[in-house]
Amino acid sequence: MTSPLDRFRPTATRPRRVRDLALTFGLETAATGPDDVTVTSVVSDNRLTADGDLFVALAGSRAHGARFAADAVARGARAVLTDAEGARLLGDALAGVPVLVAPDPRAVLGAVAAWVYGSPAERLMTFGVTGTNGKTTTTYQIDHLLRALGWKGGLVGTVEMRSGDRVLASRLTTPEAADLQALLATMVEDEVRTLAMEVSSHALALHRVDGIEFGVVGFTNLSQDHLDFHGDLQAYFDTKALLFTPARARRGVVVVDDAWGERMADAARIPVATLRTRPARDGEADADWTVSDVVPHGTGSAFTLTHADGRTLRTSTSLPGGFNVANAALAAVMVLEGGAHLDDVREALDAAGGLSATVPGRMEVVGAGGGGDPRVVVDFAHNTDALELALDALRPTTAGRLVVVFGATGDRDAGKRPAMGAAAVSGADVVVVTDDDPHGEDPAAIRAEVLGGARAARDVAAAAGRSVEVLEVAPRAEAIRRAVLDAGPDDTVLVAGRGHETIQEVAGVDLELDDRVEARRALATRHERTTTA
Ligand SMILES: CC(=O)N[C@H]1[C@@H](OP(=O)(O)OP(=O)(O)OC[C@H]2O[C@@H](n3ccc(=O)[nH]c3=O)[C@H](O)[C@@H]2O)O[C@H](CO)[C@@H](O)[C@@H]1O[C@H](C)C(=O)N[C@@H](C)C(=O)N[C@H](CCC(=O)O)C(=O)O
Ligand SMILES: Nc1ncnc2c1ncn2[C@@H]1O[C@H](COP(=O)(O)OP(=O)(O)OP(=O)(O)O)[C@@H](O)[C@H]1O
Repeated sequence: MTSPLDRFRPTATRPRRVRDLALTFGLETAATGPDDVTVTSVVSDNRLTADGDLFVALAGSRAHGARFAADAVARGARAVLTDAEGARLLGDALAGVPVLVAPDPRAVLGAVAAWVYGSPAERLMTFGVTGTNGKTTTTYQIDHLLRALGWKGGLVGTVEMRSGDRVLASRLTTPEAADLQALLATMVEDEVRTLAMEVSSHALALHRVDGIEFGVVGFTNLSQDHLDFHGDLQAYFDTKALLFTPARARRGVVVVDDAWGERMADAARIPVATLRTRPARDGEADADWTVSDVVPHGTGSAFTLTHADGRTLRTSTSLPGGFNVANAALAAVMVLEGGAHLDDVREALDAAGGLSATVPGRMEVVGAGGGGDPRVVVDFAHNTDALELALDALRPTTAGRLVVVFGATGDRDAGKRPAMGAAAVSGADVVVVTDDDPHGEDPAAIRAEVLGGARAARDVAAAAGRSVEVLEVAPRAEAIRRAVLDAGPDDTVLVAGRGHETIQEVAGVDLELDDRVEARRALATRHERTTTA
């Protein structure tokens, strides 16, 4: 996630007295300024600071925000909120600028920012989606449906932040609280009425969504990811479960296709509707909403959504794969549970061609195949489960070989690397192991770990009579090129892991790399070769 540092800012906010802020939140004062100092906005990064800001200096793993406070003040910050360590670092360096102190400023930042901006979330119909996979896709489908219903929508997630038609690329899936509240205030100014947003587990652990009580929250699924941050799966689950508490949401929808979903429905401390998108197994309790009659429809699937009370909705999604039926169904149920009328939803979806949002880098068809070309699909699958599912989704419509190009990310969750290699072998016929975002790690060492898992699985497959080719090609652009050039006309090439991302971080250096651009370039080279042959 390496987009430029930027954020939305509302143009007009009411000045808030720093003295009232201290009183409202019980903050101590380490340095006083003039009595009438006011702030109009909140920021937690000096590089984003502008006139009238409250600069919140947070302790981080790489630096203490207090180190940047003098620069923030030079850029117009009127007051600083920090912790005791920050106040110590500041000393009396910021003459005349009030410095407020909280034991854990992150824990009050969301509420403080919401207070400064006049609680903008309360003026929006809010939908929050969490889970390991499917957050982005589901969020886009919710936004698509809300727009089809005639609402002016806002969207926040991994790919972009949107206030009506204004768009900024995202750096994080869920922005820091100060930036998020500023974005919500901008949405209110822009007369946006609804918000569909992704809520990552990091966001819940790091208080980024404090200050928002969602109207409806949704849970997609849970599988191994981000264990470098959370430690183990149970802790990861417990963090996600925080979203299903009265402080954060009024009601929820939980997909109960996996055991973690069942647990989430049990753990939720708000009213939840359950949704099962696959046939029930023996002994499973009935879900409130179920999906049935799934059939191929265009590039995706048509399906029927039925409530236990008998209400039904037949609709479709244009995105391939069973998991996209789950994402689309979750989106529709969240909007219905949010109070939309079934007939209105049916009419809106019929007019909009179903849940047919285009989601950048999610099962995005870069080349449809035909005319001697392979089909080329770019997807964001960057963990074991997602990789398996993406390959499964493409297998039924692949007449020839299924080729996958992927790598594992550096600096995080090394445990998943061999498993991803094995998953690729179980789902594809040709596995091209390359680099993802190595960050600070040695790319060759990451590839070796992925290849270890892939080669072991290949040998097991070979013993069972199934032949899978495993290749190592780097850098990534070359791997995409080779895969596309070597593929047959009936093959599908899945380029997995980076989706919409356009910057690859190698040894701390940002390189431009967009899988979709590389794939199109390789297809063009194929055409040139055919023409000149
Ligand atoms: C673990 C984590 O999420 N860390 C985030 C956290 O870092 P940190 O607390 O260590 O902060 P730091 O970089 O030491 O900086 C301390 C403070 O100084 C400020 N600062 C720092 C540098 C500077 O020049 N000026 C400045 O003011 C920072 O804004 C921060 O307030 O605060 C930083 C500032 O906002 C984030 O950039 C950083 O995200 C890191 C880079 C990150 O990669 N986070 C990922 C893992 C993440 O949050 N991912 C989730 C989920 C994605 C998914 O589901 O796949 C997401 O929501 O994006
Ligand atoms: N419901 C689902 N179940 C399992 N896998 C899914 C599901 N939806 C999408 N995927 C896979 O996961 C990848 C990421 O999808 P998406 O971006 O929608 O999820 P996400 O939760 O936003 O992920 P991230 O937070 O990492 O951005 C997709 O490219 C697809 O391969």
